[in-house]
Amino acid sequence: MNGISVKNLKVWFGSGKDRIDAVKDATFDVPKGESFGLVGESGSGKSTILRAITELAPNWSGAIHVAGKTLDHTRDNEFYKTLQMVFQDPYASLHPRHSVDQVLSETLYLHGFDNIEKRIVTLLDDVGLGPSFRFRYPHQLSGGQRQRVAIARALAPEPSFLLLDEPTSALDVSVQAEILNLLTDLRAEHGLTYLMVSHDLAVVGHMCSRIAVMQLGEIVEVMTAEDMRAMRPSHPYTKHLLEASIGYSREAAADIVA
Ligand SMILES: Nc1ncnc2c1ncn2[C@@H]1O[C@H](COP(=O)(O)OP(=O)(O)OP(=O)(O)O)[C@@H](O)[C@H]1O
Repeated sequence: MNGISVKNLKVWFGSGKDRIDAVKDATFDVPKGESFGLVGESGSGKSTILRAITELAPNWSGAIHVAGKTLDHTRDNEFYKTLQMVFQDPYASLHPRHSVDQVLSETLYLHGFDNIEKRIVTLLDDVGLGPSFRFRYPHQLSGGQRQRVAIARALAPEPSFLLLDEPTSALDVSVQAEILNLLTDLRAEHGLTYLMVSHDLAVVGHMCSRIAVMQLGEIVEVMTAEDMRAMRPSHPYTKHLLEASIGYSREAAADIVA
């Protein structure tokens, strides 16, 4: 399969009596071009799945395939040319003393691109930032602008896959919709495949066509966005999640993704 395929994934931290089994058994497929969501309560293992795919969480077993390749425990430049990750906190993910220009040119240089000047201007334009942002430092940017720079950095190697780890949850509500709309547009323009983690059902219901529901390290159900919006869960835990979010999600969905 040329998308992302995860089979019987187990991920753990620590060992012996301190071992935490963060992901106990996860299986799902994300065909190329799809936007697939992972939802569940805090600590259910959503981010850990993304971290295993990128080898940030190195203790895993099972099988992971990306773009037809079976992953082992090494990730080379070629892998990061295919797949990039956008993190939750744009304050933590950008080096405070690196200008936007440095951030983007280093990534482009690392991936062997030429025409770096031209590409930086194009990348900034892609994420809705004008050329005047090029020589700014993170402290001179708002949260939303920082996340746009982080997205530009992720797009720099021209990947096919983006792993999005709660990409808007650290941002003001007023900015969340802008970033979600930007991500939607970028997926269409660049033919990207998304694997997106969120605890916000309104956000994944809007952004993703299918959603895996996680509880205590396991996927209890994979549902379509249509079934999620129509409140048609098959698993009791999903029902609980949907009911818990109902008051919130009606208003939030209107606010965030309008
Ligand atoms: N580096 C780590 N060392 C030890 N335990 C960890 C580490 N990272 C995550 N965990 C544990 O693994 C479990 C799953 O965490 P994970 O961050 O994947 O959950 P999550 O569903 O993404 O939650 P959240 O939405 O709060 O980020 C939790 O029990 C967490 O405490």
